[in-house]
Amino acid sequence: MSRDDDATNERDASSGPEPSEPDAADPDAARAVVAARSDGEPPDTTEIRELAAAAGYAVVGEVTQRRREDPTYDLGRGKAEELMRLAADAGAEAVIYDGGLSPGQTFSLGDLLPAGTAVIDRPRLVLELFADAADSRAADRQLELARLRYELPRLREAVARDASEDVRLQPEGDSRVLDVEKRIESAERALDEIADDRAARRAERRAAGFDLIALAGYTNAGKSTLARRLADEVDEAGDPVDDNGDPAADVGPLAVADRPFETLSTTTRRATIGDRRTLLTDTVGFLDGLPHESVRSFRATIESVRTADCALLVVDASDDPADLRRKLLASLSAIETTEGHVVPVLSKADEVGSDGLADAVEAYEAAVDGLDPRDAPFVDALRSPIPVSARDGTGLADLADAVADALPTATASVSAPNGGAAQAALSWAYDRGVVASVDYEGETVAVDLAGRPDVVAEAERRLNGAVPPS
Ligand SMILES: Nc1nc2c(ncn2[C@@H]2O[C@H](COP(=O)(O)OP(=O)(O)OP(=O)(O)O)[C@@H](O)[C@H]2O)c(=O)[nH]1
Ligand SMILES: [Mg+2]
Repeated sequence: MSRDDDATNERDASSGPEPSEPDAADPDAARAVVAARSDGEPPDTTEIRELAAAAGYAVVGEVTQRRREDPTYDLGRGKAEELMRLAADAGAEAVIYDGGLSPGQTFSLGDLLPAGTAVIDRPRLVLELFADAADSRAADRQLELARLRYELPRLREAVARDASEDVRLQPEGDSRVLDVEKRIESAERALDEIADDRAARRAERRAAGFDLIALAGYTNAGKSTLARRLADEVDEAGDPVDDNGDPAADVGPLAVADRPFETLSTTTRRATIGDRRTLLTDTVGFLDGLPHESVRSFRATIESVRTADCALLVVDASDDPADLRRKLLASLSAIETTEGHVVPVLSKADEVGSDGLADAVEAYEAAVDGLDPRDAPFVDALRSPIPVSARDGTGLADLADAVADALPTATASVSAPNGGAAQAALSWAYDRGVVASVDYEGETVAVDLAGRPDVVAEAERRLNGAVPPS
């Protein structure tokens, strides 16, 4: 009665007892078998295979199952044994599990598999993917924190297992746990300081008249391609500034590729949108099935989206409705909340044609209709996505209009006695991009101001304070 297939409503979606051809051509790539289980629809392994390939694995087989979760292996026992045989036959170095495994499940599967076969669940695969690429100080710290948080419960599990076999190992295990806890605290402190620096820099950038815009969305949605399009063309991919808003000469062009996690850290470019000077931040894509605390560890991304004056939520129009919905929900649950406006964007419009686009809009609206406002407080802002193609430029003017409308704006008209003081105030306002028009009428200068409310208010104060020339 322990056969998985016997349980009601539980059956194999498909399985691959025969090793399939590797996905990747690289003969040196580590061989991996993919395993996936799902409660409802048959598991779709497309995404986990793409992630595995991006992390450098050659997928040589897969085992999938439709079944409720088994506490020991996640898969049912029979299926887990099939996985063991497949991994052995295929000479797999790793089993890549499409989902999050508990520490206990990870160890139980590891015990079942041939010695030396690594058990890599989805969150760990993503951490591996990021590990090679963490470059900036903040990204390093974020990654370290994410890895430590991932490791801690597994270390606790290992210590508990060792201690149950040999109680003498316990003190050493406890001190390893303590060490990881301390490193987590110190990484958190360091990240808090970096976040404080970023918050201070954001305030400075805003005071300098810049609106802050962030691109957000699922991985591979087309964010970087859109960022390239929107960025000021100082060079090929805009004029890069680092996370703190400083010039970042060492940042290359925005990378674009048809694979997950091409962008692995946030980068910011200057972009003129309508008549607004903005700083546009391209972010790391979100991914379904990452535990929340690990996603939150990629703080710079979440933070730039939440604190932006306007966040562009990029949704791939070329995805089928189920994927579109799944990825939208994953993105929203990572973002949780925003301080500024959200402008939804349906990307890759050129790829789907007009019928396909209508279908994508329908699928998108249906997904938004199904949202619980408690889960996405900005649900109303998600209506009416703007279709764009960063490839052929379609929709970019509409997008610019929508962004300009969404940005906080104040206007004011001021007359000041013309002279050195008024010119100094005017030049201050020009530097911050809030001068809409200037008229010289005899001895006075009449200025229309428009732009960021705080900057407009300060420009108004300076012009009003301009004393007449003596
Ligand atoms: N046809 C078409 N393809 C696009 C468009 N925009 C992006 N793509 C393609 O989609 C793939 C992903 O694009 P990216 O810009 O790298 O996507 P991303 O969201 O930055 O991805 P990550 O950085 O991996 O999260 C690339 O192959 C792009 O060429 C578009 O407007 N039309
Ligand atoms: Mg990108």
